Amino acid sequence: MDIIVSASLLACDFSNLAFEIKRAEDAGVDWIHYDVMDGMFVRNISFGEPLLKSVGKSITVPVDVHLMICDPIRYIDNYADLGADIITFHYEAADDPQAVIDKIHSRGIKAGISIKPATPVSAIQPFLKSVDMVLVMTVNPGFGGQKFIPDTLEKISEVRYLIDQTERDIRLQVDGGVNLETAGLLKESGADTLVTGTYAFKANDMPEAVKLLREIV
Ligand SMILES: O=C(CO)[C@@H](O)[C@H](O)COP(=O)(O)O
Repeated sequence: MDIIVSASLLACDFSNLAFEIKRAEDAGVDWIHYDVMDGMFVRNISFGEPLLKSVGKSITVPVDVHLMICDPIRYIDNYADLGADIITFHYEAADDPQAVIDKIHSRGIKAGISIKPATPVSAIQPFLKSVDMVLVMTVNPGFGGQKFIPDTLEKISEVRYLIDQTERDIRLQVDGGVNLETAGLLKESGADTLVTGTYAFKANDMPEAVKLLREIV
C-alpha cells in the first residue's frame, strides 16, 4: 500500500487556518487530519463542527476526522454532512463499535477504529471484517507534541499481522510523535498511514519535511 501522510491541524497556526491548510497541501500531504476532542474522552478540548464548516471549504484533499469524543455515534451524521472522507472513532469510547462502523458506512464514508496505547489489539480484532482503517495511537490521545511511546511498535506489528490475515484493504494509521526518528520504525512495524502534526507544521521548510518523511519510509 502507498504511504499516506496526513497533516494534523492541531499543530498549525489557528489564527490563519485556511493558509495553514494550503501550506500543508502545497507541501504535499495526502490528507488533512482533523482532531476532535471533547474534554471528556480526553482532557483537552480542540475544535469541532463549526470550525470544520468554515475551513472545510479550503480543504481540497481527503478529510480524515479523528473523533476523540465520548459516544461518537451521536456525531457521525454531523461530520458526514461536513464532508468527512474518513471518520475514525475510539474503540474505548463506543458502547457498540460495530454500530458506529455501520453508521459511518451508511453515509458512504470510510470507517476507522482507534485504540489508545494501553488497549490490547485483541479488542479491535472483531471489527477488522468491516473497518477501512485501524489507528494505533502512538501517544496517549489528547495533546499534540508528545513523545512517541516505543512500546506501541509491538502493537502496530500485531495489527499488521491481523490485517494481512484478513486480506482486506485496511489502512494502518499511526498518530503521535511521528518524525524522522520514528517514521522508519513505524513503517517497518507495518504502518502505512502517518499522521504528523508538530514535525510538519513546525518545520522550517514544510515541503522538505514532508519529502524527507516520505523518503525515510
Ligand atoms: O491525536 C493526536 C493527539 O491526540 C494527534 O493527531 C497529535 O496531534 C499528533 O501530533 P504530533 O505528535 O505529531 O504533534
